[in-house]
Amino acid sequence: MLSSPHPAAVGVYGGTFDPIHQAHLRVAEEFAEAFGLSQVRLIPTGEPPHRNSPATPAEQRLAMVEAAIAGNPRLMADPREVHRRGYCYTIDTLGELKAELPPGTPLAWLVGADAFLSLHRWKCWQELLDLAHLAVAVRPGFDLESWQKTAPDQLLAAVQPKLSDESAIPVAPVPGRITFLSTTPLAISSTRLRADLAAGRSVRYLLPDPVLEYIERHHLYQI
Ligand SMILES: Nc1ncnc2c1ncn2[C@@H]1O[C@H](COP(=O)(O)OP(=O)(O)OP(=O)(O)O)[C@@H](O)[C@H]1O
Ligand SMILES: O=C(O)c1ccc[n+]([C@@H]2O[C@H](COP(=O)([O-])O)[C@@H](O)[C@H]2O)c1
Repeated sequence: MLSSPHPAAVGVYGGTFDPIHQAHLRVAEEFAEAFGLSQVRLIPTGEPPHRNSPATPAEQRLAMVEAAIAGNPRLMADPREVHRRGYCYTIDTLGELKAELPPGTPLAWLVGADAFLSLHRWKCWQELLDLAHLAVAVRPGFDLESWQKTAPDQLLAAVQPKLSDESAIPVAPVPGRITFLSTTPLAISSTRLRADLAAGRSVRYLLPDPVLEYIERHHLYQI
């Protein structure tokens, strides 16, 4: 069998994951499948710069990610942001990964549609695309079909020339290609789960059973 001259691409999926739910997992799985990735790193953020502090400490959000992906060999929990002091920025995370992985390893970075639509407010956002390809997942309530009509000019100008067909990305040698992934739309959010848990409503089947067991064992998301 011929071995490929290029290192395999590594998937990167950052999130607050407070808690991780089935839509996160399904999107990660479909992303791995679409790009032929043998590894997708799920990276729970420590202190996010762009939103209120999470309801749950980073170590516990990491533990829930680990519980959620147990048994799936291509999903991996990456703890690097949990241990970072100060705000966690994606530019730092991608830079660290780039430095650690074998030279030439392409990074494929996954975000949901809501995160993508505010990309122009991220730290060094244009430089992010010097480090990784970007896959944007469908998310109910966020209209990617007509994003070009409403997106800020600066985001449009930066993104439009980089848009690519999904199939071109895994083999594109130069980072910065962007694709919209047609993942299964699942209208699940951590916000809704936290509210349901606080109100004592069932969240069964919206997140994996081991995550629910962890939440119950640690009495998380109760008021
Ligand atoms: N239902 C979903 N479909 C597609 N992408 C999603 C979905 N939920 C979250 N994502 C994406 O996963 C990443 C991490 O999301 P996050 O952990 O903030 O989950 P969330 O459900 O949006 O949480 P919250 O309600 O607390 O904001 C982001 O890129 C987000 O866009
Ligand atoms: O680096 C930034 O400036 C930045 C701004 C907003 C969001 N992010 C990252 O985007 C990912 C998704 O964020 P969230 O809030 O949807 O969970 C998560 O990994 C965050 O660290 C990063």
